[in-house]
Amino acid sequence: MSSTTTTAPNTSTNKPAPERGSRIIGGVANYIDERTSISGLVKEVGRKIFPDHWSFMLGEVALYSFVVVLLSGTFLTFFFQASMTEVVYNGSYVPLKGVAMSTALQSTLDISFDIRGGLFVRQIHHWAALLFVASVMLHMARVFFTGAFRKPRELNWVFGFLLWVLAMAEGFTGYSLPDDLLSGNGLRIIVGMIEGVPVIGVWIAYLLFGGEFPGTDIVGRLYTLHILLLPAILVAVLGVHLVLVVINKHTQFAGPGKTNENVVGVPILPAFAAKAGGFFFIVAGILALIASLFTINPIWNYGPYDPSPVSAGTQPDWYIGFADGALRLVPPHWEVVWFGYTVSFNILVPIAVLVGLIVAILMYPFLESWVTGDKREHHILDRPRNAPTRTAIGAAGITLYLSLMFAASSDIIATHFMVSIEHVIHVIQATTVLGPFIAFWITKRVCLALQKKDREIVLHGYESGRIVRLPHGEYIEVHEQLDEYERWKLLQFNEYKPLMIRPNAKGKITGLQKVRAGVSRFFFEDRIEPVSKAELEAAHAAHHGPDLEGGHQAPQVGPGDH
Ligand code: HEM
Ligand code: HEM
Repeated sequence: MSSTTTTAPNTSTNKPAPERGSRIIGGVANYIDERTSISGLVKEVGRKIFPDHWSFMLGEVALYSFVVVLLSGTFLTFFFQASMTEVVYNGSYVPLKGVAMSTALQSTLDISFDIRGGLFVRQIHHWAALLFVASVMLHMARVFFTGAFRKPRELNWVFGFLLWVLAMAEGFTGYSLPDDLLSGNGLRIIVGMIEGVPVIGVWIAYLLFGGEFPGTDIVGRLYTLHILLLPAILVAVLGVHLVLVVINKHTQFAGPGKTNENVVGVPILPAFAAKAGGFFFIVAGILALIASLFTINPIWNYGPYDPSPVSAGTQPDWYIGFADGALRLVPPHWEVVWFGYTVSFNILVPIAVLVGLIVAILMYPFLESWVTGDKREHHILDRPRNAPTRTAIGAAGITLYLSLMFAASSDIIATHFMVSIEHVIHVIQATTVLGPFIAFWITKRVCLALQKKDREIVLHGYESGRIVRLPHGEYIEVHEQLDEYERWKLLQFNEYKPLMIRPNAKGKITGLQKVRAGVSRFFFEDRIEPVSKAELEAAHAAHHGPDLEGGHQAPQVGPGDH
């Protein structure tokens, strides 16, 4: 920095004097540095290396769409009025003129029709929110399927998990703000779920709504949550999340020169930062394009909230679908009356399934490290096929999630395909219960098959489809050998075996140990052994007839030579 700030012309060298612009920038930088010593931090963070893989972009998309949500949300706060005081609409949307509604809905209609650029920003905010949650979940899936959550990143998985829950809470509270028919119905469902909790449910609902649903307090309360409390927590947790990405360093896929001890990629300053800056504008630009072309949440079509009507074909935002769907799948008659109290299993069972799914996501890294007994640090990512049971569990989880999500669209599926809603529900009930098991089984078999294929390729090369006749008359197919990069990729993976149970100090085997060994067998009994050095040498010797490809090297054993 200081080199650019030299003001006296240096006559002893031939270096040209710095341009006026760079002198000013350098001067400002020096001024700030002398007062904050920030250059040390910039140097330290700027030297961090960011490896290159398309899947690492998903976290970035989450970050950039969040920035767009923050900026557009701030604009909306200038005009939105979080009040449920009743007014008569008199804005420029003619069909609603003279209709009684809350100030919240009126101000949202004003944003849409009377404030310059208002509808555009509202739509950017909503589309960016949808992209934000989608990219968060895809990012979470990439972290899961590549095993990036293993030591030392389990803690960052937990912070990430909090971000996911906060993102959904932000989405739900935002969706409920305009106080239109759709948002009111969403709240009605939540109230129903809360009231379904035995003993305390009704009290909690009263506390949240300040009395009987809907009351006049809820929009104001949700507003405080939506623009103050939740974003503040989200930004704080996100800060910790990103600091941990820097502290733990980024993971990378296996390749020559990439080890558990280094990171290969571009430094954050200047290369990655420039790329990331450009990428932010691409994300923002695409969101602006979508927002200007496609309507989202046309509240003027729904009208004000009224507890009696529910319009057909309405949908929650996609990420709330799994909760709505879970409620729709349970038979309505699952209700009993005990000691004069109604216990609604038709609400408690879906709540239990949702809580179970969410807690399983939170706990997975800890469960897996308990099962493997692996206490090492992992900075090299797994290819999903090389962790078949984990990948299969992920596929089962996604199948369950998607089944629940599609259940939230059961009425739309029924009307579009002209089938009865009961049939749609029965089919989705079946995919919800059986689908995860089927997905687990198929995924595991596919992973093991792919591992077998990799093994074949490592040992015998690719089938080239070229048949050659040897001088003594024999026909053989030429196998093309792998290059070093591919071989490295295919050979590099961890090998786990089921844990052995050993008696503890008192010579006993505890029940917990038995469970652990059982789960470990479930994970690792069925596995493909990695290629050993002996096998590679044997394969090479067996294949070494005449050298048809002009001097192929014997296969080298890569880092996965266990
Ligand atoms: C507001 C939401 C989130 C944002 C903005 C965000 C952002 C990021 C970014 C930019 C990275 C580095 C680049 C990359 O690997 O993609 C990262 C890494 C990471 N994130 Fe997130 N994340 C979010 C949510 C989550 C969630 C929901 C999880 C998991 C439950 C998670 C777990 C992780 C982990 C474990 C890493 C380290 C990955 C590695 O080193 O390979 N994050 N995050
Ligand atoms: C991850 C964060 C956020 C998400 C997922 C989110 C999502 C949403 C959604 C879905 C709506 C309904 C939009 C519509 O009417 O169609 C909304 C409304 C709103 N949001 Fe956010 N939001 C987030 C953060 C923020 C922040 C940080 C602010 C303020 C600084 C904000 C301010 C508002 C306002 C004022 C409204 C009401 C206006 C309206 O409905 O058009 N939001 N938000």
